[in-house]
Amino acid sequence: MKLQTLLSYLHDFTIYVGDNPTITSIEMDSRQVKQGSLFICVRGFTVDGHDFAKQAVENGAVAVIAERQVDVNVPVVIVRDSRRAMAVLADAFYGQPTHRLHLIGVTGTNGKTTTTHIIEHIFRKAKKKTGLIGTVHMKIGDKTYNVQNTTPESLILQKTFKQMVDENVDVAIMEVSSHALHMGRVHGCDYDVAVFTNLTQDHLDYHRTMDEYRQAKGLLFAQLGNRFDHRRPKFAVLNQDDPASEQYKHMTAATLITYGIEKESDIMAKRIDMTPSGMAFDLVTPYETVRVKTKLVGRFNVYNLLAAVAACLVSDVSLSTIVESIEEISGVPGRLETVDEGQDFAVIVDYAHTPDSLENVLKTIRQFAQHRVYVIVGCGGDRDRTKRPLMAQIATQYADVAIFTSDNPRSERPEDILKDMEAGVKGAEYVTIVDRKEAIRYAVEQAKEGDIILIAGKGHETYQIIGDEVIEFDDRLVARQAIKERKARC
Ligand SMILES: CC(=O)N[C@H]1[C@@H](OP(=O)(O)OP(=O)(O)OC[C@H]2O[C@@H](n3ccc(=O)[nH]c3=O)[C@H](O)[C@@H]2O)O[C@H](CO)[C@@H](O)[C@@H]1O[C@H](C)C(=O)N[C@@H](C)C(=O)N[C@H](CCC(=O)O)C(=O)O
Ligand SMILES: Nc1ncnc2c1ncn2[C@@H]1O[C@H](COP(=O)(O)OP(=O)(O)OP(=O)(O)O)[C@@H](O)[C@H]1O
Ligand SMILES: N[C@H](CCC[C@H](N)C(=O)O)C(=O)O
Ligand SMILES: [Mg+2]
Repeated sequence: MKLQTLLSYLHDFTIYVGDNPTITSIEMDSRQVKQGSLFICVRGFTVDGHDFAKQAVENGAVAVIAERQVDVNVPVVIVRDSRRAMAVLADAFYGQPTHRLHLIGVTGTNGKTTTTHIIEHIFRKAKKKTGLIGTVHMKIGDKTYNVQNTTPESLILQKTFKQMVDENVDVAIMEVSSHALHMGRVHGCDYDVAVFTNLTQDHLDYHRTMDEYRQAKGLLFAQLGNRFDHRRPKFAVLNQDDPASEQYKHMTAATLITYGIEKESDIMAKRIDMTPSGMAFDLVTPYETVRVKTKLVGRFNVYNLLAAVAACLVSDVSLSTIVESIEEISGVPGRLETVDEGQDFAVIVDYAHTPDSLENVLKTIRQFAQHRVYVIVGCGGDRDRTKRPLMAQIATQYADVAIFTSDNPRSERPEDILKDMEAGVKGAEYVTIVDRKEAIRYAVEQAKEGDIILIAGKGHETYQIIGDEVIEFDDRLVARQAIKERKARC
């Protein structure tokens, strides 16, 4: 595509004088630049992309988008906001792929990954080809790809959507993080259905206040479009039991569909029965009420299922297909995933890394626990500090034995993070073991028949970030190994 053609999509830039090169790719990382690339200088959180313009040109960039003049001998196009321009250019360069996909976005503090995976399962059952973008991986059909972010930058996103279109994907389902909404990573994504799970505390390092955080999530609903097109109706799926939904209702012109357990909603769950191995409930829909069974457990998973049901119903999937799919779904990696080496106590790995999710998951476990509950929990470094004391307090409140340890300390001292956690404990007992492997081993050694060990916070993650280092670490493998070692000794 010619640079001038690409720029015709951008309406806010300083006209440059110079060549009109052919653009073969768009890059925001000078290290990825090839001959013919357009390089976009982005001011990051650690470094400033403008400082890499020269390197990009040396690597073959034929034009540069920047917020200020940079000293290079190729055309430089000055824009007010590089990230904004990047979203517009990526959408144009890849042929506006979201116009050709049924696109479902899921936002909320907890439950995005679980809900998107359920929706994917339902559409597959409906024989649609699916694409999935989120925390665990990106997936096109059966092929999976690694990810760095839950919701990637617009460049990666649009490229992925293009690949989905080329591979005849019918439905793309994605998690939309508040960071992505706030940074405009999803500008230009033409959503058909936007889903809200819930809003509780997280990410106050980035959003500063709960009001700002709530506002950021609301952008998904505000950006659903403000026109009525009967060939492509837009739907906002809202959790009626969460107070933030009231605000989101006013932010969108899309058709509203509500779900809930407590307040009267379009889609509801009633008469919920829960056992350690699954649940059953009456699924109430505007069409009919059916009793459904699922292998998922926990009241929070009823919400995730209802959100998924609503998103699929408005996407014209039949209720019978939805119900069949729900009965099959066996769980999402790292979410209430059990580690079973034939031991006589239970080990559960879960991604709870917020106060609300930790409370939910511990309450669920408590419902079924016959004996002692152990929790191993830490808090991520370079992330919301104010959630640390809350998570520690919740751990001691709901578990019999709370073991505080490291999550991903990143650039922080693990001991400092643990101090922040310990400050939240009011008089209860706890054990602190900085090394996560040792903490898991400790619990496995202590556990007696019938006890339950919850290893919280890292779920599917296969690494631990300590300083600048990313080391291999998988709670499931570490627990498995510890159980084997204990068995070998007995
Ligand atoms: C805080 C944040 O969001 N950071 C994101 C950001 O990194 P950054 O700002 O540090 O980038 P940087 O290193 O300063 O680089 C700035 C620019 O210079 C360029 N550069 C840099 C070096 C070089 O040699 N050449 C070069 O061109 C970079 O490519 C970039 O364009 O841009 C990166 C590339 O897109 C992201 O991967 C990175 O996400 C990091 C990994 C992250 O942890 N983000 C978290 C906070 C996040 O976004 N989380 C949400 C999920 C939250 C949830 O699930 O609840 C998410 O959606 O992932
Ligand atoms: N609807 C829900 N409400 C509250 N807690 C939930 C809900 N669904 C899942 N959880 C808990 O939150 C944890 C994270 O769930 P999930 O990965 O689905 O959320 P997420 O929104 O994708 O999180 P992230 O923002 O980190 O990607 C789960 O391991 C579980 O403990
Ligand atoms: N998407 C979340 C994941 C947190 C997972 C937890 N293990 C941690 O590292 O804090 C974040 O980046 O804040
Ligand atoms: Mg997620």
